[in-house]
Amino acid sequence: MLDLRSHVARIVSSANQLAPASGDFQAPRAADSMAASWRRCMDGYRFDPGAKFRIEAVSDAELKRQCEANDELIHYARPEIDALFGAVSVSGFSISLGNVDGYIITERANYHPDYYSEVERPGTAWAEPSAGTNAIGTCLVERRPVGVLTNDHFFYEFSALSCASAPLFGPDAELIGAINISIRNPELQRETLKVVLGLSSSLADRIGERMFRQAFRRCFILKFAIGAVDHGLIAVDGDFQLVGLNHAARDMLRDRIQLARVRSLWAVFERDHRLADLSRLGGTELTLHLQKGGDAISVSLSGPLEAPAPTAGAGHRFAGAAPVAEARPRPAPAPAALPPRAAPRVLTLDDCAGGDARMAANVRLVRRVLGGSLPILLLGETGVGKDAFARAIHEESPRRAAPFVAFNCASVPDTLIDSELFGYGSGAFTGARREGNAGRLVEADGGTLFLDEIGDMPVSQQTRLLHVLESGEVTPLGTGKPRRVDLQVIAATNQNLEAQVARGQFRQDLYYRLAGAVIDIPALRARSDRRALIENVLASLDAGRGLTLSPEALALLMAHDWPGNVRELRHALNRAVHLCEGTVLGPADIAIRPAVPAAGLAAPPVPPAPGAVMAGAVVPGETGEDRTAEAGSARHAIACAERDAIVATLARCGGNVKAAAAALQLSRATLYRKLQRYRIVS
Ligand SMILES: Nc1ncnc2c1ncn2[C@@H]1O[C@H](COP(=O)(O)OP(=O)(O)OP(=O)(O)O)[C@@H](O)[C@H]1O
Repeated sequence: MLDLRSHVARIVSSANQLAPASGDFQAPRAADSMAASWRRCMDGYRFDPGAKFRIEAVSDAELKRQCEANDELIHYARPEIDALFGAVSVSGFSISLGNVDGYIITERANYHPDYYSEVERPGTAWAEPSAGTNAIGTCLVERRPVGVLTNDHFFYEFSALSCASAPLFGPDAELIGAINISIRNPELQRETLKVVLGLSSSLADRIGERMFRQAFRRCFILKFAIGAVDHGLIAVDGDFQLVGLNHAARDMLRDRIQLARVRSLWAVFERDHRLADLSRLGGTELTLHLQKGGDAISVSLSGPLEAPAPTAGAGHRFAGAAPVAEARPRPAPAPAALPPRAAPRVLTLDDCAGGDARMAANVRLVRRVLGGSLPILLLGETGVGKDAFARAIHEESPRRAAPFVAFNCASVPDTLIDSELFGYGSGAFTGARREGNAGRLVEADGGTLFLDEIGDMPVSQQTRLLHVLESGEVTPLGTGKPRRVDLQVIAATNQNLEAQVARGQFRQDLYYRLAGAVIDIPALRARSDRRALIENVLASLDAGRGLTLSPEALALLMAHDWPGNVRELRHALNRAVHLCEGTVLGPADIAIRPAVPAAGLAAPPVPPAPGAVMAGAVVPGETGEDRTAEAGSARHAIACAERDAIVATLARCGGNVKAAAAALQLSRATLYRKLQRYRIVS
């Protein structure tokens, strides 16, 4: 990496096409390819390479709008980015997606503090006229893959970064964005960047192909290699009439297309008489050698993903050719499954954020602290996705190769928390396993320990936990040997910890220790992206059936207040998906309980279950200091209704907590917690 003076001298001299003036610096060969961009920066955008520069970023609301506008691109890009990310992230690289205006709209990042640069976060503006020479912006201007190594960036501020971007072209060959693979590493070698540039180009090629195949899903697709990574794609109807060409195919065939306003594939390739009847192809793929100007070109031909429509191209038509002839009605080929818009089983932080501004801020905060060992405290009602968020944090953290160990403080009896969490040596106590038990803290060493329902941890164990967090050491019972542990601790609760501290139920020092970064996950009813979340959850459950919601069903779901949050939503939609016979879910398919009236709920008489249900169950607000404040409020009414439902269900299930939890669609842990809170069990 050059110092500022050499950086400026190199740019100015190369841009002016002057030979380097002194031996201070070496103008690498790649400087030539950057010189045009540097000249644009100085002459066109009036930038000074020595000036201080701060990257611009759009607001969360604007970023959300841009994501929505590029919804389709993100949808097709995301699985390809995810697939490559595992391979590049081990070397510290991150992958981002820029839109056609040069804004990063999503990323899959390696947040390791040594490699990640905040300046490349989603929302930042990388168009060349905004940020000078850089991979995304320059590749969008030059419409070709561009690698920008350290000081190739116009502004010195970016000279620790190395980035490789490839342009993305849509089904109609239009420029729609750029893929960027980048790293903060001042030592990166140009040869390495070249390899990364190849990866970036082939990623862009694959995303473009996905989009092209989807746009022309009712057509036959011919695919052939152009150069090392690019592929030409041609969509034809059943009569070999051209319907679409991707960017690479247009580039290769440009002369012919312009010369003749070609309509038929056989004006591009020599006619192959073996291909008389495409209808036989069905869903299979054929490899052919088609002749073009004396060369044999290896082409793979695949059938439509969907039954061809009477008119070709699912609404698309190749703009370079005369109108396409109506396709003959043909028997439907075997349907090829489209990738369902399924939510990944493990949600990413971006998935958790969705389009909600508060969640986006939460994710940004978490990303700032990832990689260190600052404890994270997740707050939020039951079912909002605390567990899912904790797993997503682990998956994006540099600790992801190490274990993610979840420990639910409410579901483990108090007497076992000690041995389960802190472990014990062999023969530590009567009934102990002979080989001892490492305990969850040790199991999580190097990784993440997720302490769910932390508000339910008994005070004696709180003291032990605090000691571990402060000393970084755990001493399993009966061993006397302290063992060092390196952990990212994430704690979660849906209780008011501050109130518990005030009541002496939770240690204040532990609370402050755990509350390193506090993430308040909003209730579903308070999320601004409720509609998108509902649709995503439905898509994740419908197994590719393409189910949609009728406007009435959507209105019902939007109006419900979801006390059980996303979990309740999943259950409601899952049930609807199983019951629905058609493809549109109506209000009748959706069984959600009507909202609880605001006040005046009388508890129905409940037969006590043998042994399990105690008389005198209470709701928050009925005991102690907060009775006056909450009595008569909507919250109080909901709590009464919830308590009554739990008591009734437990009674119906003969006191079996597992069965009652299933019937109430609650996790067992949550039910235990509620039993304690309402003092339903002794
Ligand atoms: N953003 C989301 N998109 C889709 N599904 C989600 C999202 N957030 C959570 N879920 C799903 O909702 C369900 C409940 O989430 P989770 O168990 O993480 O909630 P929780 O807050 O930990 O609940 P509890 O407090 O009861 O333990 C899970 O099935 C989870 O996969």
